[in-house]
Amino acid sequence: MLLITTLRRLSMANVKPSIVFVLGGPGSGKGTQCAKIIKEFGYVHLSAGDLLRTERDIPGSRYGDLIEKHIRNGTIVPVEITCNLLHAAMNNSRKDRFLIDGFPRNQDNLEGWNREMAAKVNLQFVLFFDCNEQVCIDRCLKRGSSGSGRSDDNEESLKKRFITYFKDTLPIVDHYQKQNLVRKIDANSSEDTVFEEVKKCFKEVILISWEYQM
Ligand SMILES: Nc1ncnc2c1ncn2[C@@H]1O[C@H](COP(=O)(O)OP(=O)(O)O)[C@@H](O)[C@H]1O
Ligand SMILES: Nc1ccn([C@@H]2O[C@H](COP(=O)(O)OP(=O)(O)O)[C@@H](O)[C@H]2O)c(=O)n1
Repeated sequence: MLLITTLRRLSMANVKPSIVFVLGGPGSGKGTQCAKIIKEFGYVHLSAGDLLRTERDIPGSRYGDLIEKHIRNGTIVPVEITCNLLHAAMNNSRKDRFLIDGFPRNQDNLEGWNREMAAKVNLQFVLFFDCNEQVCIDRCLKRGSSGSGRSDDNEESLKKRFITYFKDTLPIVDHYQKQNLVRKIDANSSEDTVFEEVKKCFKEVILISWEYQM
């Protein structure tokens, strides 16, 4: 038993964790679809936004005020903070497949990840939810008015979040597009219709990785 456990640990130590980045506008359905993906495909969902909100809410956190300021302004928290939270969450998990939702969201995120993490993981692909701005805004306002408790689901913060999305996040999607790593999904339709497209995409990638290993 001890030998089997040791061998398993050793073999796992040699395998780089697989990563899928999940990007898309605010309210495009990243979190909703990630919840479905983990049930069907067994990834661990790490939402950069959720990790930042959790850190913000820790009493006495040295980054709490800074994080809240960025969230309200729809701007992006310095990568050192976000990357450390992601790294710690990955280390705390026994799994080796992660959906990283809402990251990398700007050039600073991308450079920090490339410096600290990129060589330690296998980036499978970037799942990109393409959704009309007004559809996204309506979804976030509905989420805000039904008690999400999020300080940024209001019209003023949403305007700023979209400025950041167009100016800072779409260039990151383009960056990965040039490496042919982006799988674009039309995210305007119902949750189930979107998930049908998402499933096709994961099945295709899993099939390719099996063929690659054989
Ligand atoms: N395809 C969809 N159609 C309608 N509403 C959706 C859809 N996907 C998500 N929603 C709703 O829109 C809001 C934002 O979704 P969420 O998954 O949190 O987006 P994101 O993580 O991209 O901000 C949530 O209230 C969610 O229930
Ligand atoms: N990589 C990230 C992700 C989120 N965030 C912050 O967290 C906020 C909410 O991000 P989120 O991914 O939870 O939600 P959406 O804006 O995608 O709906 C962003 O507007 C940023 O202020 C960040 O600073 N860096």
